[in-house]
Amino acid sequence: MTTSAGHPRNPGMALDLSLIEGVRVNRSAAERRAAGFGSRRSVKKTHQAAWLVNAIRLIDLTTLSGDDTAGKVKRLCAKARAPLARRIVEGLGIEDVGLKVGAVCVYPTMVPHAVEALEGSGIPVASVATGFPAGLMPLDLRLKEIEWAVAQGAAEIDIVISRELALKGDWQALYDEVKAMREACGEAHLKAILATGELGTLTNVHAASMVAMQAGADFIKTSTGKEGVNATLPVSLTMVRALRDYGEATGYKIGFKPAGGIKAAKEALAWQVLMKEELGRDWLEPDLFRFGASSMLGDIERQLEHHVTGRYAASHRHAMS
Ligand SMILES: O=C[C@H](O)COP(=O)(O)O
Repeated sequence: MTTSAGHPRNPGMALDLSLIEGVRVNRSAAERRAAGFGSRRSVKKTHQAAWLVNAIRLIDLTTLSGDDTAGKVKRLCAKARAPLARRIVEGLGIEDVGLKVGAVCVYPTMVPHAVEALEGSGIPVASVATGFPAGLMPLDLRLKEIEWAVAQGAAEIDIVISRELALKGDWQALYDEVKAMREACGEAHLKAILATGELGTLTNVHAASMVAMQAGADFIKTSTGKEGVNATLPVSLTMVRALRDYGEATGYKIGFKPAGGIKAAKEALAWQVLMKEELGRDWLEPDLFRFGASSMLGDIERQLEHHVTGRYAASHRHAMS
């Protein structure tokens, strides 16, 4: 079994605590290194538009609100198929590219609406599941929720880990849960949300990342978007290093998804620089990298319009901004 770009899918492995114990992550060192990604001029001005267009391909365009409706999801899906206004596409000269987002991410009951609205587009539907966002629900119900979302047509499942197990350092129990979730996913890809803002230390973030990958996660994802602190660059650096350690130990390439609170086009650039520098160009493709974001596309569209016309349009001209 392979990913869309032909990388073999992570089968997981037996829990190996030697890849976890003894690893200590120093927060101030991670913060110092992460500070460079947002500030350095790694992306030349002339290349910025190309990087922003690439960021669009990497977005899991998301709506996860209590007031989601079929109509709102359908509008989001229309945006997923045609993420930029026609005048901007023409201005950039990318009419032939068939630009679309990486996926549309919704709550389980919204999956059928998204599947219908995206038919024929090749855009996968991702569903959150397992009692998102807190995950405080009996395991059998969490597994059933995965199965239900897959049966509705979700091709990707964003699960949440039990924070309690990570906080207690009960890695065996966490491994067993995520492995059962991966089995419930079947062919659908599993993204494991660590909710890093609730894990206390970066050492815990590294350990939880490693356990999720050993249990067979296809992606590791920072946050639900509902924690007090969501995606940050130091946390991402820690997860990306775990991902590299796992790759070195097993040969498998795992995807990474920062999510929650990522709103600005310049953040899209910072994260892409981090991925390229830490892991290489393969992680600038949608099968190994996604941004979980509900509102970043609006700012990217604004910046690209400025690139094309030299002017900023009023934000109300950009749907979903
Ligand atoms: O998984 C995606 C997040 O829920 C999106 O968070 P956001 O609304 O802060 O962009």
